[in-house]
Amino acid sequence: MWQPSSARWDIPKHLRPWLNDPGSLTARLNALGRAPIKVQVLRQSWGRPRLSEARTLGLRTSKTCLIREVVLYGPRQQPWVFARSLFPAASLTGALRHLRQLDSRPLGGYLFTHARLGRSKLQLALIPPTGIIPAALQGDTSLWGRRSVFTLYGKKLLVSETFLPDLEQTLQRNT
Ligand SMILES: C=C(O[C@@H]1C=C(C(=O)O)C=C[C@H]1O)C(=O)O
Repeated sequence: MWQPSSARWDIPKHLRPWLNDPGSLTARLNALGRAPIKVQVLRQSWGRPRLSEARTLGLRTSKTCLIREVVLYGPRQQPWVFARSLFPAASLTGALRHLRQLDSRPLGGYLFTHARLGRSKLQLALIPPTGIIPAALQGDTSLWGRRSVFTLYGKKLLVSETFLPDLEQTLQRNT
């Protein structure tokens, strides 16, 4: 499912700059909505990574991670992004320990304050309505997503972001 962004994709023109932008999605959404996005935490609990996630993080699937699933909302409470982040236990130590209590603060608001933040190449996917994303958010269409591994103080975390229908329609209107 996940392919390098250089793969021969037929990415819709209005999504291409967004899917491939290595900067903070939070910052870009704040600018789009001309207001700070709202973060609703759907889940922040320990669990096992999916096989693809474990491979991307270089972990065995038996290694539990803190799994954070959130929805980012636009200024009129439009659901714009479903994000799933995995924090290996070994990453939630030292300077990153406080990420255990991120709550409704946007992860990017913290990550992108660090000049030494590392980010892997973005992988893209067209995610079918198979339950990976709550059906109430996805509907019955496949949605474009992106993911990458951030590295900070030598600690890794995997962040995947799926663009929900309202965001896609908003971007299409703006193109
Ligand atoms: C990584 C970023 O943080 C955003 C906020 C997230 C959260 O609060 O869990 C998760 C993914 C991103 O959409 C970013 O802004 O680029």
